Amino acid sequence: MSRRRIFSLVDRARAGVERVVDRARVDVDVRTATARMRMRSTRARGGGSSSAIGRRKSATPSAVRVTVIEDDARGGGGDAERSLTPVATMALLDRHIVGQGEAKRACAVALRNRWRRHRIESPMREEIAPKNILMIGPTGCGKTEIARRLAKITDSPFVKVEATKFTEVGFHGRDVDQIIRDLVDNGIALTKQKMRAKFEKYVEELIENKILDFICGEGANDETREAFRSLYRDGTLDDRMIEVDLPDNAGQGMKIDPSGGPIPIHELVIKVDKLFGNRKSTTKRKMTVAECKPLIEEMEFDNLLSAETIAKEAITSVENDGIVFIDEIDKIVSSSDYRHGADASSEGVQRDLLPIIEGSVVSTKHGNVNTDHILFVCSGAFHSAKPSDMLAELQGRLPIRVELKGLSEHDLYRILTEPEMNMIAQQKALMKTEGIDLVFTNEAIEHIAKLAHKVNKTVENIGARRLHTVLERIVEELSFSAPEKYTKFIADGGAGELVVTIDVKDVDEALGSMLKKDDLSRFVL
Ligand SMILES: Nc1ncnc2c1ncn2[C@@H]1O[C@H](COP(=O)(O)OP(=O)(O)OP(=O)(O)O)[C@@H](O)[C@H]1O
Repeated sequence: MSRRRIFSLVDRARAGVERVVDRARVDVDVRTATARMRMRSTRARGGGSSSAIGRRKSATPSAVRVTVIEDDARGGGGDAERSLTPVATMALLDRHIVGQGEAKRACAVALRNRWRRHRIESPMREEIAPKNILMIGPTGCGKTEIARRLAKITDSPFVKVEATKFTEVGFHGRDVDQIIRDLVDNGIALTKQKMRAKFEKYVEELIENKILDFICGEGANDETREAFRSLYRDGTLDDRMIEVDLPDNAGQGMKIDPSGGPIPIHELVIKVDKLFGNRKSTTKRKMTVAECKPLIEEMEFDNLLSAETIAKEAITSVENDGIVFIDEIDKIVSSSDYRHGADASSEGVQRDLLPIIEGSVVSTKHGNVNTDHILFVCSGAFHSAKPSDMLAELQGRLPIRVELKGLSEHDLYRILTEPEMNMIAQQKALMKTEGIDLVFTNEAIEHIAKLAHKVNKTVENIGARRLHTVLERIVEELSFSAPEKYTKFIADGGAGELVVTIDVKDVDEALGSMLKKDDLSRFVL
């Protein structure tokens, strides 16, 4: 088969993949692709057409089996989301967030409603607006954390903004559109990750077969090829030098030894214009198989997933699954007690935000985004202004109101110990890397919670954030001297891990002087 014909097949296959992605999600059956690839490869060898180009054909995207999942199943139709009932979502949120049941419950329901909406036919579907949420609660009590976790659980594009950003000097009304642009950027990063994960196995096999085609040479029998395959897989070939002809922009940011130098005898010289025959402006470089792998990987991913394909998929994901968290919404609301006429700056920002929350089309460099079904979670302490002071239209678009409670001493204790990867576990993991087994007695943890709560009450309430500052103060000394401590422990004949225990006395020693003086704790803790 002629080279031109093969390349036209590649292009057609690629265009086919992109077309289907445009219409719906792509699901690659890697096993089928691989099996076909092997069959073709074997056929090419067995049939006497053992040229590298003949085999190259076998590794093109034409081997990809694309399964179309119809539109009504998009975003929320999959089995994973089907099982994400409000109860299940609550349970997942419970693993990370202590208390705040009402807020977690509201978010879990909003999420399920979105899944339900996805399953309703047009035009009813377009009529159902997401149940946006207004969270009311003091700083540091878990508002952002709930929204962020929600996005993580569902793999949804997420962005957090401070509403006060839009009252800054120099702000121009249209800048609120930047929220949606940032959301699209996040969506693009997520989509890239997801699509790469889908194609990962397929591309891995593609790279393997390409490198084996050249290492084995023409006419190698299956036995030789399989022997090399196992060498390749166990990494034995990783240090083999190959000469590759790569596009000039390949591996930008990757470190490649440009020196060239004499080629050792064991080196394999590969004329890679065979390997990358269809690339435009190219440069010959010498590198090891290990260095070459990520470059081929990048190029194959670029071939399979064009920027346009990713942007389209990302925009769909933003429109259907995006979550925007707007913090400090109360700061752009004037209390009716103090308001004399309209407060131009704050009411102006509410008016600017209204179109994107109500639903409008925002243009981004990747394409237009319809914000009708993006989930907006707004939050604020509402100390002076009340939710009813917001513009009526904005109130209407935030129908679910939940109140989050300030954190008690017991909540702080639970935050230290209960969430997965809690703060105590994080500190222990950090010290483990130095060979230190850091132990906090239960009394010490209770004491930390008590002191953090006290500072919150007497100085300023910053919620669970206080635990970070207090805990850092307690481990500061150990954090500084851990490597030397461990070296001394070993030099003194110790073995295994050095156990360091933090008890109530250590907590008091680290914080005591500060707690006696309000001023000191204000500035240090
Ligand atoms: N209820 C909670 N459970 C577990 N961790 C919490 C809880 N509340 C706060 N935290 C932790 O405290 C930190 C701050 O919380 P978060 O960002 O959610 O505050 P917030 O309520 O959104 O405050 P703000 O309005 O000032 O942004 C995070 O690291 C979060 O993990």
